[in-house]
Amino acid sequence: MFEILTTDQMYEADRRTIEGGIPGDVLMQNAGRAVFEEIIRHWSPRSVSVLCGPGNNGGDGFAIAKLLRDEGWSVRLGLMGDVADLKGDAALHAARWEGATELLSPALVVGADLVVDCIFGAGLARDITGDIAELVTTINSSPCSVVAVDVPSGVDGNTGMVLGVAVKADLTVTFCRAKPGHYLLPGRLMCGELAVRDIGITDQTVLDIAPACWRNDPVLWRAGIHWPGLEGHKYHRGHLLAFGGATMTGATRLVARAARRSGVGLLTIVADAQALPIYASDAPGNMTAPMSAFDALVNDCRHNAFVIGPGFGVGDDTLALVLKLLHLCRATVLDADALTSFAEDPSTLCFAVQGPTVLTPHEGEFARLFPDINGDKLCRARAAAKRCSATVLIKGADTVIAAPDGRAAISAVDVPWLATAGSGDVLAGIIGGLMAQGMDSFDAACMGVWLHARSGADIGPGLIAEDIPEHLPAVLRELWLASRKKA
Ligand SMILES: NC(=O)C1=CN([C@@H]2O[C@H](COP(=O)(O)OP(=O)(O)OC[C@H]3O[C@@H](n4cnc5c(N)ncnc54)[C@H](OP(=O)(O)O)[C@@H]3O)[C@@H](O)[C@H]2O)[C@@H](O)CC1
Ligand SMILES: Nc1ncnc2c1ncn2[C@@H]1O[C@H](COP(=O)(O)OP(=O)(O)O)[C@@H](O)[C@H]1O
Ligand SMILES: [K+]
Repeated sequence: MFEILTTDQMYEADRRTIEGGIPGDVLMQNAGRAVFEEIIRHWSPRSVSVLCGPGNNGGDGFAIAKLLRDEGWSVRLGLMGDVADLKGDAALHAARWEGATELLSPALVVGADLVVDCIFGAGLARDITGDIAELVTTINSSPCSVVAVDVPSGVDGNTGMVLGVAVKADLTVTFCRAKPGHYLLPGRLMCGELAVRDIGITDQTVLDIAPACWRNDPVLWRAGIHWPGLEGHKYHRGHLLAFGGATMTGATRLVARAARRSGVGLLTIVADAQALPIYASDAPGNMTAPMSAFDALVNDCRHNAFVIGPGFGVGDDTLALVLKLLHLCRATVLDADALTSFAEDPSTLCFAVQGPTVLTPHEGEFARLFPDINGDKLCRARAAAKRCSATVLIKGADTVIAAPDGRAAISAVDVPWLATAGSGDVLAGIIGGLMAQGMDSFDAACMGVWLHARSGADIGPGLIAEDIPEHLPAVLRELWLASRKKA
């Protein structure tokens, strides 16, 4: 259930299922039942208003209203437009509804304890305006609880963008698989709790559609983890070079700590000679080397991965160093200053990428590097990944990771605690550590985001960046034990 389908892919899954013998009205009935079950699981009987739009989202509403009324709930139903204008499965379910059909209006919201939002779903085609916009505003300012069916009306299922206004739900029930808009901001904020319910579309039907986007889950990348073997030694676990700034030394110390906790065999911090004592005294397991030894260091192929950017300083020297590193075609993570140094000349960066590379911009860094790439976060990450032939990870509450071939994952763990200085440096270190151990760039970026988020969720309020590396062993142990159970 971790694939994410676009609205078109969902329509296609629907079409194939109907072609395979399950009639559309049965799918709609199943959808109605799924929402009904979620409602009675969450709330005791109370007065409900079901608000129906002119399409199949509205059709779901008729099915839900009937199930609730049959269960003895007090149900009012409002419809946008005329019942005679409903078509297909929606018309069929409307005909089965024996209660009154009122005109959709704010009066249905005032006095209801629970509102079921079936105004627009996957078919939302333009901004919500006029009377319906007013109705949405009334819903959002009312004290009632709100269940959204498929997506909160006004949220674009593909992008998570709000078209005009959007319903703010306490619970969203969607069918078969989630859509990008359930996880991308601001849509994610409008959904409340998300329930993804089966309505009879098979897993095989979903696979046949070849989804290219997933919720970031270990199922995606756990086969690519390089757990150490009994016969292994430290060089089998990679040797990461972390490039440290001369003054902002905290950032690369966090990178180093996180990389080592992620399992890298050896780690050397490379920095200007005057900063080395700080790095050397930080942790006994860190090795250090002066920047003057750069050529000798990179001539040693055992130094198989690089992290550069956090606290490194922006400028031409950084740009030149990054180009030298990219030329070596080894596993490379570029973060922070390593990205911003290319703000004036981003195409040079894109042309230089040849080996396994991960770019980890936050939104500000992304906008500096790719000012011409617009749209939602998923499409921007994909466009940048394709342009640079690198894995691109755009950070934030809805972190998106995209590979150049179009695969993408969205982080679905809510961890506001991660919004603290240095937490991005830790992420860069984890990803670098995983790549040094031989993990593919897209997998390493996804796993890094997952480890980071899970650690953040476990630590919770009070989290500081230094806590995250220290929590990695607990989260890694969980993955390791799960891998042994599978074997
Ligand atoms: N796929 C599945 O597996 C299953 C899907 N199911 C359900 O079907 C839903 C999709 O149904 P759908 O395609 O009929 O679209 P829906 O969201 O009802 O809206 C279309 C109507 O809204 C109108 N309209 C649009 N925007 C507007 C605006 N801003 N302002 C005003 N009007 C606007 C639009 O008008 P038009 O653009 O044509 O002028 C059209 O009349 C899906 O979300 C799920 O709930 C389930 O039954 C089970 C199986
Ligand atoms: N609201 C949020 N919810 C979850 N994660 C967040 C949120 N805000 C920021 N983060 C995460 O925190 C980290 C911050 O990284 P970054 O902005 O580079 O900070 P720094 O440079 O201080 O390390 C990123 O991994 C980002 O995804
Ligand atoms: K809806």
